[in-house]
Amino acid sequence: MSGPFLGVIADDVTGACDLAGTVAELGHSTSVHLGAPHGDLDADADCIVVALKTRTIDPDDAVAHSVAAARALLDAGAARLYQKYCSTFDSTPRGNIGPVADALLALLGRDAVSIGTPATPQAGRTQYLGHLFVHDRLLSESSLRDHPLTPMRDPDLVRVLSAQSAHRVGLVPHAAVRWGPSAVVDAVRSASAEHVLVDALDDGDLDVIAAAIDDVDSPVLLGGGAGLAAALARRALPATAAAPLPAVEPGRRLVLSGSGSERTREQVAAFAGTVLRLDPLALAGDPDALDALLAATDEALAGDAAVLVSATDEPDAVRRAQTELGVERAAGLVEDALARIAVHAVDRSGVRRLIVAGGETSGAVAAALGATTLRIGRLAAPGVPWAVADREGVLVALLLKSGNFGGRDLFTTAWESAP
Ligand SMILES: Nc1ncnc2c1ncn2[C@@H]1O[C@H](COP(=O)(O)OP(=O)(O)O)[C@@H](O)[C@H]1O
Ligand SMILES: O=C(O)[C@@H](O)C(=O)COP(=O)(O)O
Repeated sequence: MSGPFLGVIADDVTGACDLAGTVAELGHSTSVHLGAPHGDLDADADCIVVALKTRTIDPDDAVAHSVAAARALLDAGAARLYQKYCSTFDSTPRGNIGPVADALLALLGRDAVSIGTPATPQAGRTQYLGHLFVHDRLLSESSLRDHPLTPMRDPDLVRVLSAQSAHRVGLVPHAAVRWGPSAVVDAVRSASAEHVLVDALDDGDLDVIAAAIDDVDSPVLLGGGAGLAAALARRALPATAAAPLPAVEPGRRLVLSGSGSERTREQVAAFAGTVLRLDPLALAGDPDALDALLAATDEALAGDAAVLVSATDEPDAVRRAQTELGVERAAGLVEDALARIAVHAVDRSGVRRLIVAGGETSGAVAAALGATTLRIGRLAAPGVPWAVADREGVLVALLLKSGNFGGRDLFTTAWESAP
């Protein structure tokens, strides 16, 4: 194969790792670049992922970063562009899935069409008649209705995307998918829309969609969660063997949690070691609070056991902090504090293995560590691969965990698969 079969623009770093880990597990060499690329990308990989932090920022900025990433991916020879968004379609009322999809479509030409689905059956995400289900609940009845930054209250994705996009949004219903690839191609054509969302209930449906894409006449922008990317990876033959992960020296272990997700709340509750609480209201009210937390983290890390620093809280408590501080300031305080703790822990306390829970949180931590690329390794759980980052010559193992992913005991068991 010449050049990467897939160039991915991911709207957060945990989503990038989710997709990269899933594709790598299928035997493809996969590289992850952090932030909008300035130089050339690694054109040798089968799949190149650019991890942005564009899910909740201003839509114009999200578009600018995403278009820059897409251009770099096309320059690297990517055969197809893939817009990775969350399997729960996390977005604000202003976007950013729609504005970014509109801009990427424009990059591909006047008659381009976007075809996508957030369905990721392995994670319990399915789409039926345009409605997104999280396990056995509609999106709007799942815990995502209370997400701290992107509360999802409408399960009808055609309606959600239409409100974010200047283009028409159409649906390929499950009935067409069940008939096979050529029925999907016909349904895409007759949808007469620039953006087409496709129903999928299982991996077999995703394989049908992946097969159909080859027969669509127009240039195609792909979109979705890790599920459709995995189906594309199953069709592409691995061309380049993945290099083994470099060894990370032994060191201390730290878990940082800024996720507001239900599963992360369970993981925090199940953690058996020392837990240090990070409270945005305390940080806002006391200029010494962060230094005190850094000192407490150092002290707790002095033993050999893993330590957890957590801002994760019940939705009511998060809402109280947001009401008092504003949503952005509350999030910024938590993200900045956890990022500073990460840097301090690596530079001063000998931490070499770090689990970070939450996409926005992971983006802030990865940026503060100054990592530009991630080498993707083994999965600690579906959608959650270990990665290795280089911080000024020091290798650090990172598990950047999507909020709702991983078993309840992940913060205890994940170390077993760490590099
Ligand atoms: N106790 C809290 N109060 C207010 N905001 C919080 C609190 N804990 C976390 N946050 C913010 O909520 C957001 C959670 O998003 P993210 O890290 O993507 O995880 P997830 O998507 O799993 O909830 C982050 O911006 C984080 O800083
Ligand atoms: O597609 C998914 O569900 C994940 O890859 C993802 O993007 C999750 O985002 P966070 O929960 O914000 O980490």
